[in-house]
Amino acid sequence: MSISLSVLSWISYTALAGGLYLLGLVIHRLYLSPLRHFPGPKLAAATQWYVTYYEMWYRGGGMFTRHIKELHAKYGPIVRINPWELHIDDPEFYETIYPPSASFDKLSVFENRFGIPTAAFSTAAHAVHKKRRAALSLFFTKSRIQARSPSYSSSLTRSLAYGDEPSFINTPTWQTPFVCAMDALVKSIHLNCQFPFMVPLANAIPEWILLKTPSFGPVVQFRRSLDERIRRLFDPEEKRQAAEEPSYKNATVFEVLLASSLPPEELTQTRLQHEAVSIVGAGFDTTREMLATIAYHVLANPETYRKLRDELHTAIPDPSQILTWAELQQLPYLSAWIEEGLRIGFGTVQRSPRISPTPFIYGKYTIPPGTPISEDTYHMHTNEHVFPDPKTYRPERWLGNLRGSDGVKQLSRYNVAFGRGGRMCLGMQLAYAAMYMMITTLIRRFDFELFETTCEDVEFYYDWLVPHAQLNSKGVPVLVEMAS
Ligand code: HEM
Repeated sequence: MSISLSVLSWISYTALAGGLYLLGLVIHRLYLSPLRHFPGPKLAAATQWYVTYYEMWYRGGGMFTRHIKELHAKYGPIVRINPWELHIDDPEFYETIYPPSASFDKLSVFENRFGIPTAAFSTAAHAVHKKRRAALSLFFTKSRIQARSPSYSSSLTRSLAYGDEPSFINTPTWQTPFVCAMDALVKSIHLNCQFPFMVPLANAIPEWILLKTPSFGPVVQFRRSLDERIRRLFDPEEKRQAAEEPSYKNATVFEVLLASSLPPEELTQTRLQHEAVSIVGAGFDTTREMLATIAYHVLANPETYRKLRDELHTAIPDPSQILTWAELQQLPYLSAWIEEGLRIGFGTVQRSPRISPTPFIYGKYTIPPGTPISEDTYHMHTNEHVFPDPKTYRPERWLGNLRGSDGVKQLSRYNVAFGRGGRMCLGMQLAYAAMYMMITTLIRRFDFELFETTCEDVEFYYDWLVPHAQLNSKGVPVLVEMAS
């Protein structure tokens, strides 16, 4: 009797202590935190579960970015979106948060979004990111990308990264293990961010069990294939052959990294694997979704489609002789068409907070050093003052030397699909090259007509870093025939 009583009292005291701690925490966040004066819902200021609800449960999750827009409509251009973080909706402030060179960190809870914490893309600490990015950027020089022209295709990123060619087109429904792995990775990002212990927990589960699960199986398979390739790179004979290679023009990302000045602890099997997954992941879903969005909007606007076909038919009389990427960039309507596609397709929509070691001043507010602060592409590209009627696909916005809402900056400064600053997309030139070459080749060689597709099949609904349409979207089915 006395034992069960003391157990009961112990449980009561623990519950009481826990309750008091939580109460103290909430009081601190609401009334004592340096962010207490910033506008926003009290619930968001009190608990991170506010974000978790929108990212994990509300309408199936991935809804927080769209919810932030509602918060701005209610509270103004600066909002406290959780106990620690601020979000801004002001196009003129974007380059202050994402300046060309500044020692800003990224958010450390985002490091495990894709389970690849040591990739440059994931690295939170500025100093570490800087050296990892410098090594990686050798892989993305414009000359290397142009040297691979004209073989731009959806598989280019992967072949550049690993030196092999996957055969998406020969696979029914195009669902190769690689595509399944990428889909599984993007769908796990909110779980990994909201519950950062999930990745180490999953890593602790034996691989033979993970392989049997629909979510982790394709990812494990994909990583195994990478590991095999990396293991071969450490083979003394392969190393010797790589050293004899006169230039790194055709080298994969692994060889480029191994030839860089990074110290040995940065060139481990795990680091190489993380870097490779990040490059393929960063380049695959973004470009795929972007091309689908552009395709829909063009075909849904017959007048736009006709103008583009006219321009391409005049510039390329023989469809078997597609121009080079450099030549295509001179075509004004095609270029405007791609810029508008990048604007309306966003590229990525999830916020990517920066943490400054010094305070920011925004209007009457002083943002304390160390506060994560962000402004995302979704808010930038749908700003009515910069892009009137933002839901309408209108390439003409980009024709002529147009200015932004301040009347000074070029309109292109507000197109932030590739981000800005010291962590801007490293694959931007590659993505542009792929878009120019693929769109031109398809439109010049074939005629397309939408088949039972509506705007909802491409419109941003879920934020899985990259914008995704509703789950019942069929993609963009089209009827195709050879160009007349
Ligand atoms: C339309 C296509 C693409 C879009 C819209 C896009 C967009 C972005 C954005 C917004 C970032 C910055 C993320 C952040 O601040 O957290 C980024 C980073 C990055 N992207 Fe892309 N990307 C595209 C294609 C590619 C391709 C094709 C590759 C490579 C094959 C690539 C490789 C990278 C890498 C390595 C980073 C990390 C850079 C760093 O952290 O220093 N991206 N991308």
